Amino acid sequence: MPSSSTRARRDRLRLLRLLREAPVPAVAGSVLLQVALGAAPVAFMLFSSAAVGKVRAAAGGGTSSAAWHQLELLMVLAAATLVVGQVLAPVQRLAGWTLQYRMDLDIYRRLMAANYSAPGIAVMERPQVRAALDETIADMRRTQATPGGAAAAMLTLIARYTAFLGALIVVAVALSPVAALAAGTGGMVLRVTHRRGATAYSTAIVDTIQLRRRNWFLSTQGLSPAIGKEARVFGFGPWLADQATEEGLGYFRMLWKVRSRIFIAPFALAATVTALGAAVALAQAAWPRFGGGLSAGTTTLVAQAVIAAVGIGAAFEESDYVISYGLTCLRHLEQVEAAVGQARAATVDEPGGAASPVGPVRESIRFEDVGFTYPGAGEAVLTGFSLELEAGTSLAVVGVNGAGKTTLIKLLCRFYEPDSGRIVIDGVDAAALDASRWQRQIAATFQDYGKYPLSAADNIGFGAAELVADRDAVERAAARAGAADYLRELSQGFDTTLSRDFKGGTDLSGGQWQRVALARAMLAVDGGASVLILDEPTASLDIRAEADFIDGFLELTRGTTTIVVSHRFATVRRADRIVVLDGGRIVEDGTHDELMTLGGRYAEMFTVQAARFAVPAHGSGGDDGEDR
Ligand SMILES: Nc1ncnc2c1ncn2[C@@H]1O[C@H](COP(=O)(O)OP(=O)(O)OP(=O)(O)O)[C@@H](O)[C@H]1O
Repeated sequence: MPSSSTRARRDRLRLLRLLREAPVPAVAGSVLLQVALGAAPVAFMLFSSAAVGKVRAAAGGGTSSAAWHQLELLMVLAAATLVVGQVLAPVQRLAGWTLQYRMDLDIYRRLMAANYSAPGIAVMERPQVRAALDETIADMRRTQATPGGAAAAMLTLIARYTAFLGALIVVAVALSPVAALAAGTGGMVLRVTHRRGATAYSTAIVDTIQLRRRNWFLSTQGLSPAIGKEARVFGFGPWLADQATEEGLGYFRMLWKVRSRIFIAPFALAATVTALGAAVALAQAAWPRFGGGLSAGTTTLVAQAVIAAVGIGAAFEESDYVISYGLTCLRHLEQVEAAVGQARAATVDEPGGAASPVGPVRESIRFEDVGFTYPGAGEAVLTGFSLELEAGTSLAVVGVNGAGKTTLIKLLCRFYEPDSGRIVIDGVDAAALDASRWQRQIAATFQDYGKYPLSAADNIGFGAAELVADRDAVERAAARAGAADYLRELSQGFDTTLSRDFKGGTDLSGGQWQRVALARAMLAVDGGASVLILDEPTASLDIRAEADFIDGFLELTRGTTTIVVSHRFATVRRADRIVVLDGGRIVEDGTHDELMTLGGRYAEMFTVQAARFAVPAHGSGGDDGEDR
């Protein structure tokens, strides 16, 4: 196991590697600025103490003496170094911000790549990976805690160490190397203590993530509009406020303990060593016995230099915590990347790997004896599940809540891999297909489909990346999903942002959003997807609208391999084939007519639901009703 100093060095090197993503002129400019910023106080020290050394001669020689002119020049130079420092500081802040921004853009790219390149979602659902991902996202939002910010902050140390080295050289030359060693050691002991404290604190709070999340929810998320509505009608607002205070105090006490352990004793000890170092150096300057007896100018110079040298032990607001938090964020990101990398390595779908080519489904999709249990769950959702779907036909999967319908879809999409058995696409084991290419063959609308705070056109265009900019294709897909009319009537038509969080934006009703999601899937089919999946796509539509929609939809997509999932038995009767799922098993299988003749579960549920919601057996009429 590497020592903590080796680890710290490696951590810093990892941060510096991020600088490769930043433009070279910005990095070079920033380094030069830092050196200049560090050299400015040393120059001030030299000029101002030289000026002090000239005061007596200048006073004696009068205003026209050479000493007087030298004094004037030295004072101008000292003032100039101060001005240069003042001017450089904001320029450096701009350069640092530029670097941070560029590096963080790359961090975001890595974060998205890690998130989307996992072949399935099982890896992202592991609690540790989920927590690491959430922490990375939270840190990236706090601009003070990003890896890019940390790497930029590393550069600010150049100024600090330039000033430190300059001061040490001054002490060594003007007084003695021993004095320089004493002042330098004293300063560095405190510096190392600061760095360790910052690292220890940022590491310690990583373990408090659950507490922090709860605190964050109680104190801020409780202010969200959705919770605000419930807090009013149920009257739990005051409870939430009291709880936030009480738990906030508990969290504060816990942090106080951590902080006092890290910051009190070690800092008292380090500060004592620093004070001793400074005392030894200054004693040499003051007492002739130790080599002192210096002129006024040199004494001023040495005193300033010793103070500047031990000043390396101060807390640097611009770097210490920024570096520690940025490193923590980077570690979290690397955890996610490692987990995703392992998940990828466990599949055969690496580019150039042994994956079989993927094309449109032409023959069939077959579940062969599939068994599946969610990671960490005790009970299997599917055991020995078999089903064959002929290409170009439509299948409705119906069943009560929790029957396993969505799980089937997730397995088909390869979000998870079966524990036993296999899924065969046109005779090829799906596990041998490139997962991402296979996923592009699927146009799916899930229950929790995306509502993007972007334009209506983009919301639909996302169905097929290559058709995003093709407005005709987008509008055609919208028309087929029954969304075109109301989208055209929005203030900026298809360009309207579908979110009230943005100026000129608007929100849609639940049913309108569903049609947008369906249009997205329709566009995916236009873009080449050959399997269309609708997983409870119409839950926000009333039951008659749902039945009409699915009828129309199956008509429109005739010839496309389609799977419709629903717990409403009365809405899928037009599918070529209906399977009833219960407890992860197919309990009935046939056409609507066959299942009605069978007089089993389907017939019973269909009759109950159709009667309750007055859904006509075929076609139109009937009242709208609520679900179940
Ligand atoms: N990510 C998960 N981790 C653990 N268990 C899960 C997960 N997702 C679903 N389950 C469980 O698997 C079982 C089947 O769930 P599934 O979502 O497939 O049912 P469903 O038939 O689609 O239900 P619904 O009609 O309510 O959508 C349920 O018992 C559910 O609790």
